[in-house]
Amino acid sequence: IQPEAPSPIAAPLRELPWAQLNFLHTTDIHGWWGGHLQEASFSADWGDYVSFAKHLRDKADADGSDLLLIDTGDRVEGNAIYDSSKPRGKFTYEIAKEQSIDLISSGNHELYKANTAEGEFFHTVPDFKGNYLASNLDIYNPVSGKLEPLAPRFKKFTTKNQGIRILAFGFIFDFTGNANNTVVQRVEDTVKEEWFKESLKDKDLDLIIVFGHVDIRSNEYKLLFSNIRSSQRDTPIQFFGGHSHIRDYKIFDSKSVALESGRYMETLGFMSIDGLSTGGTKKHAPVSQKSKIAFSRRYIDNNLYSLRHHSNKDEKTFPTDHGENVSKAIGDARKSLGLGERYGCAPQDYWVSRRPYPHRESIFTWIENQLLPQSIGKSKRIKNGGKALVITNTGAIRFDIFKGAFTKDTKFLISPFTSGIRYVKDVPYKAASQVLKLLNNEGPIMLELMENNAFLQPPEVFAARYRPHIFSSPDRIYSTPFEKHAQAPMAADEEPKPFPGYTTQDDAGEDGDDTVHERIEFYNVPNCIQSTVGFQQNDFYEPDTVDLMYNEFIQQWILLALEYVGHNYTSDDTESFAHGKSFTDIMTDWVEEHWSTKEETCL
Ligand SMILES: O=c1ccn([C@@H]2O[C@H](COP(=O)(O)O)[C@@H](O)[C@H]2O)c(=O)[nH]1
Repeated sequence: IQPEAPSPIAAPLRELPWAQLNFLHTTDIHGWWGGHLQEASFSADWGDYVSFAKHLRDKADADGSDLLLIDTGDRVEGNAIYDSSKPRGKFTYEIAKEQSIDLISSGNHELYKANTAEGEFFHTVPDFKGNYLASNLDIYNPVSGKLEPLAPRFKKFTTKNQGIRILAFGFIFDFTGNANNTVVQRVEDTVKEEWFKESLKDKDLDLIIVFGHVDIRSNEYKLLFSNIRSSQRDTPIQFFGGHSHIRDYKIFDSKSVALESGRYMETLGFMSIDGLSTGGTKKHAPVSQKSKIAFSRRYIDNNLYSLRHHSNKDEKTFPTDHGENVSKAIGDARKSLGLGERYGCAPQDYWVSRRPYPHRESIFTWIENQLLPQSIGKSKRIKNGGKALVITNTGAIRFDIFKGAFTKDTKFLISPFTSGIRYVKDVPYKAASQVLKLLNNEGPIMLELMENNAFLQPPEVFAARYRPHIFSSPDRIYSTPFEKHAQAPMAADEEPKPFPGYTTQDDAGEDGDDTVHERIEFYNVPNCIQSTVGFQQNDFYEPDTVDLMYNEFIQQWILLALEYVGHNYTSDDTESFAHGKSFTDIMTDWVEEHWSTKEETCL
């Protein structure tokens, strides 16, 4: 645990359903190696995970069962420890490789920028040699220039204790936003490849694992399931997914299920299978002689109260030397990056999806009404009487702002990306004013986004397209008051009481979370929001033209929307605002100017 992390809080827990074959699954870590330093529920760090996994491995060795660790990508971008280091990712690879991961793959964030993909090639792939799989991902070798698989396409192996013979594939969804040094092959094309069909002819298998950076309810996994099932009629198939940042579990058929394990080191997904055949040479008799296959899942809140409980350890016996060294390395990296540097004090909480939009506690309402108008309003063009519409995608904002200190750490949690703001000058207002609607409503742009597997909302919100039940209905506003500090320490004789946190509903019911929590509200947000800048309250007439400004990440969609309303602009018609200053820096400058750093407002 990091020295500044909040202490774990006692809570009612559900046990881990330990079985013949067990898994720990992480996904979408996005650089949160240090855990959450403002939330007790998720305050354990990567070093604690190293200790936890060691205890569970020992347990498996002691009772003759097996444990496998899986990570399904998006390890990078989203936390100062990755994004504020120079070069970006300087500490990430060294920290990640301290955990012994049995199956690992790439996410889309490893591929947005050419040098991040090269980081995989030069670091993560060799660090996890033999365990990194890339079933549908190629890279132009940075040394030879030749296109080649980033890592092996598949792998067959036998588990250590039970002798379970496993065939594993590591996929990424049909991502189209990658830099041009990688090639993602669509899943529908990959399943037609000879190597894939050939691998499925193997009759000496006890289990197939499909893991990857893929929403477990996506068409890609549907297709993989039907394809594999048609040649392996009876073999159990275990899927692990990611990308949508949520906890979820899907049942495909009586012998096939899928687990998705959240985001940002909040969740350690636990999965277990009983009743598998064991065709390999096994060192131990099967733990349980169940003839029927049985799957179980648990989503572990990543904090020391949970981790100590599930590993049957206490404060003294839980940390291993290895784990403590990893925690120290994370702490040293954080210190060297100066992440405690304070830019200001947030006067209140601002939420991504715990409040509806618009709302005075919505982070998007703050950006729309204060941050963008006040920052862009200072520009010469606006001061000289110009007007602008400024559009940004909600997915660019990654996390909530908590009342109190806004530090260098906070900056990158909220907005880790490097994109700046660009604009098209003097766009007819009639056209410019239709762009937001086109980006947000069902229609041609939405269809294009879908076809390109691109999205502009936060992934958790986008996940609702397959799971509408995750949204709170508007009339639930504040029916469960959220109090961040409601987790009062217990008296010695008291039973732990539930406090707000994950309350997951999945295909197996409502008992998946290891910690019994009260529900937190979750609201929809649009693809994009828009600020109007330079308009006066008493403006009577519409302007003829405005500057159409936008986060450069969404340029292709802005230009497409303009084309749809009859105005063809190309990227040559666009200019960068403030010499390409990133949105992240624009936000930080605003915070420095408007939110006092005085100690008393930071309590
Ligand atoms: O440079 C970027 C990269 C991505 N986004 C937005 O992030 C989400 C996707 O996040 P995942 O973690 O891959 O699920 C999506 O809304 C992108 O539009 C961005 O704004 N800038």
